[in-house]
Amino acid sequence: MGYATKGAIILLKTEPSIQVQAAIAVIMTIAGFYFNITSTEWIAQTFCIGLVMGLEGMNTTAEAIADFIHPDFHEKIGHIKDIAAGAVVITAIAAAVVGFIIYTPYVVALFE
Ligand SMILES: Nc1ncnc2c1ncn2[C@@H]1O[C@H](COP(=O)(O)OP(=O)(O)OP(=O)(O)O)[C@@H](O)[C@H]1O
Repeated sequence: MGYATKGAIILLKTEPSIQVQAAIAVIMTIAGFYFNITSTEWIAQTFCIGLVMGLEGMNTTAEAIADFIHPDFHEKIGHIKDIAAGAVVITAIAAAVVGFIIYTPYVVALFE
C-alpha cells in the first residue's frame, strides 16, 4: 500500500491529464451533493471516476515503459501510445454518458 500510495501521489503531482480528471472528479462530487443524487447514482459516478483515472494511470505507465524501451521516434511506439490513449477515451466517453444520464433529470428539474 505504501508504494502504491506513493505511485498515486506521483501521478497526481506530475500528470496533467490526471490532474484535470481529479478536478472534474471534485466538481462531479460537489454536483452529487448539490443535487443529492441517490446511492445507486453515487456508485455509478464513483465507479466511472475510478475507472477513468485508473486507466489514465495505466496509460501513463504504458507511455513511460515505451519511452524507456525506445526513447527515439518509432512508428510502433506511436501506435502503442495511441491505443493506450484510446482505451482511456473509451472509458471517458462511457463516463460522460453516465454523467449525462444521472444529471439531466436534476438539471431539467431546476428549470421547471
Ligand atoms: N517515440 C514516439 N514515436 C512515435 N510517435 C510518438 C512517440 N512519442 C509520442 N508519439 C505520438 O505522440 C502522441 C502523444 O505522445 P505523448 O508521449 O506526448 O503522450 P501525452 O501527450 O503525454 O499523452 P497523454 O495526454 O495521454 O498522457 C502519441 O499518442 C503518439 O501518437
